[in-house]
Amino acid sequence: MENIFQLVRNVIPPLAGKKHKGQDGRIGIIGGCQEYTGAPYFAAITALKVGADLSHVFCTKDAATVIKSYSPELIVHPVLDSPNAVHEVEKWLPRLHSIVIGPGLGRNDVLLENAKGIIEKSKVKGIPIVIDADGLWLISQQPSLIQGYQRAILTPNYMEFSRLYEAMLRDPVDSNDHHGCVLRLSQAMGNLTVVQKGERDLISDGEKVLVCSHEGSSRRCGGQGDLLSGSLGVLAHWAFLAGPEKTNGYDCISDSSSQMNPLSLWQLLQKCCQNPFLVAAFGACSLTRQCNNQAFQKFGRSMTASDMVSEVGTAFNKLFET
Ligand SMILES: NC(=O)C1=CN([C@@H]2O[C@H](COP(=O)(O)OP(=O)(O)OC[C@H]3O[C@@H](n4cnc5c(N)ncnc54)[C@H](OP(=O)(O)O)[C@@H]3O)[C@@H](O)[C@H]2O)[C@@H](O)CC1
Ligand SMILES: Nc1ncnc2c1ncn2[C@@H]1O[C@H](COP(=O)(O)OP(=O)(O)OP(=O)(O)O)[C@@H](O)[C@H]1O
Ligand SMILES: [Mg+2]
Repeated sequence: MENIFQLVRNVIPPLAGKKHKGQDGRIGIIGGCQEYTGAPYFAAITALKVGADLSHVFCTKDAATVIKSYSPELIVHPVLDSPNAVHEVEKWLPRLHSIVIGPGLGRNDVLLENAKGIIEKSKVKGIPIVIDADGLWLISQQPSLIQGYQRAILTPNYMEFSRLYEAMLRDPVDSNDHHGCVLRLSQAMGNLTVVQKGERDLISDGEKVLVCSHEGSSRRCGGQGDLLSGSLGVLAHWAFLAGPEKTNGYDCISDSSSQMNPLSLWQLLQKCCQNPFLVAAFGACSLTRQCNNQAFQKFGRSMTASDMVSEVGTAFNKLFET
């Protein structure tokens, strides 16, 4: 596990005086509706606290003021239920490094249709897409929407995994073979990265399975998955930059890691994981579990997702900057 932590550390861009605002990540969260305003907030604020420079939330009109009132740091666009929602989000896509689709999206048909349009536009632009929560509901209805798009990462919880698995494999999940199930689901989706959250998180690209069993706690309040998808939005972008075709990434990484040149980092990523998204997912899972662990030590049973958000900075430092 320590080797994978090292890989996560290596894709984190250095803090440097010459950088401009936005360079370390502009992340978009697609979600937030009348019922759910907490989920997109948790994802978006976590993205910022992990180290993104700007975090945008694209939500419905009635959710926007509520989400803005939680935090002045978020940029909130009340467009998701507008008649030209896809176009309104598309205008921003060239400025976004990754998007997270689904936290608090809800299951309203119009919103799901708009989410579908946003996924299609993002695919054309090659943007990394994390799909969580109701975004996964959409995918289990229409898997072809994301099947084979290797810049997508799915982050299902127990129920979301079962729904996706049954939709794709036409079989119930085999509770004696979690490894096999996550491998098969990833393969059926065209080898995109699948993060099966649970007591142990299983992360697969259809070839390998990484296990994250970093210590969390037994407190299971809502919103923890939203921290995970928000942090993964940033880490997926950073890991993607470490890819060989990204000169910018090479520059970033050669700055950050004096012992390891960019080529050897890429070779290490290939050798150990092949897919840098596996490294990103491992980073997001271990960070979420560390936040849970720290917050639980302070608050015990009263711990909530907001308490975990307050731990992101120290958890990140402990795991990745020591
Ligand atoms: N503050 C906010 O705004 C938050 C908003 N959120 C938003 O809510 C939306 C819906 O998301 P979701 O995760 O609640 O929906 P879904 O996948 O249908 O699961 C629901 C049911 O699955 C079951 N279940 C779950 N785990 C299980 C297990 N291990 N083993 C067995 N069963 C298990 C369990 O069923 P039950 O125990 O009730 O029978 C549970 O009730 C989505 O937009 C999301 O982002 C959340 O992010 C939280 C914070
Ligand atoms: N039994 C468990 N023990 C330890 N950690 C767990 C357990 N179940 C889930 N987790 C961790 O909690 C985080 C969120 O997973 P969870 O299954 O709660 O997501 P979720 O249902 O999508 O959450 P949300 O309420 O945000 O929608 C993950 O980092 C996962 O590793
Ligand atoms: Mg969830």
